Amino acid sequence: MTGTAGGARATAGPSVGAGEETAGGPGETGAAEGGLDARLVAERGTFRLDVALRAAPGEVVALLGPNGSGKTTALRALAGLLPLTGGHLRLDGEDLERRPPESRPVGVVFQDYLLFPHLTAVDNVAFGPRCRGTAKARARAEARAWLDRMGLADHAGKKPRGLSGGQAQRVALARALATRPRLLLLDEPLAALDARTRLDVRARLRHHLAGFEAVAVLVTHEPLDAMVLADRVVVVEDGRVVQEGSPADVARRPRTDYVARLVGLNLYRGEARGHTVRVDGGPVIATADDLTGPAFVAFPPGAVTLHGDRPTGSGARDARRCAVAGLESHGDLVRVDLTGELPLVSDLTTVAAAELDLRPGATVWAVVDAARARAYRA
Ligand SMILES: Nc1ncnc2c1ncn2[C@@H]1O[C@H](COP(=O)(O)OP(=O)(O)OP(=O)(O)O)[C@@H](O)[C@H]1O
Repeated sequence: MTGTAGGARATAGPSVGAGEETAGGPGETGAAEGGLDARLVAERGTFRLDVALRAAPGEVVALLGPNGSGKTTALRALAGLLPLTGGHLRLDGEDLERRPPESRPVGVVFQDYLLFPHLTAVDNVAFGPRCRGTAKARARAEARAWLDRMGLADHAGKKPRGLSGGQAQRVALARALATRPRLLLLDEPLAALDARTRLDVRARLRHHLAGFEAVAVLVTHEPLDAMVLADRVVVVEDGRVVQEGSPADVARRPRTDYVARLVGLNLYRGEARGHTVRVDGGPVIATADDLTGPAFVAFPPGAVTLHGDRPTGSGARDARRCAVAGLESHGDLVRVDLTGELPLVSDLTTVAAAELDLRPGATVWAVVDAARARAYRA
């Protein structure tokens, strides 16, 4: 889907989390004490979540996973809306479980924002500080300042029904930040928006998160959101962490089929020997890397070329006979699912797909470009 990696997050940008009282905790040097240190064990019916999560102040962590993998359960446990049945939940060295959920320094932006429909934007944002005892005039002044920072000064007097999806999302973010949380939780922050609005809101959200000095955890099943918004991606499947790392690392070196499919890579596990990996089950793939021992090998669908007849010459040795299992358009390309000794996914131009007369069941010869096949330790 994407190999785009967010990479290192810029530290510049407005300091939206801090005022006279610093919202961010002790900073990077205090990472051992500061930030989030959690092991979330929780049950929901027969489902069991067991996820360890650590984040330094200023870090944005994305929980990425398929439907039903436990992301929302983890978020609810972090927010105190679901009790832990095991593990621990510490923030800046404090055991959060000792506090009732409503007095925890945690701000939540819910998927559908949950703005109060009868209150104006400014009163929605002032709500948190008011609940914590700030006088009305001061709470409203603070709320206006937050809306200002979000570029919403002109919309302060509007009620939610008069706001666009992107504006409502920023009001919800301002409302969460106005309580000066030390942990900010965002549940599928872009899910309620249409595709065009998403692009713009994603960029703005990235900017606001870059200026936030405490820990932010966002939940998404959309890899692009995770890649763009987060410093670190934690992939959850079936209630467990299956992989974590920088967006670039997860995209380049997937460790499960789910992650490989998300980032659009062919992925196999096997035994490396020099510039080859013998895949569990038999076939050998030539790779760019010199490695020995248990390994993954991954390459993009664009590294697989297809031929109607068995190629001759240099490619002949590595050509594999496959059957077309399915075809789908993928932007300007056609993605071809292939079965055979080595199941493969290949991307071809529409013209090449037409010339090969690809249909389900057709036989083709596939060649993997060894220079683009990367091997790494399993
Ligand atoms: N109220 C509930 N009672 C019992 N089981 C539940 C409840 N809510 C969720 N579950 C189960 O818990 C598991 C995890 O659900 P959760 O909503 O955390 O997943 P998710 O990763 O957030 O999925 P999605 O992307 O679809 O929101 C699922 O198998 C679901 O069936």
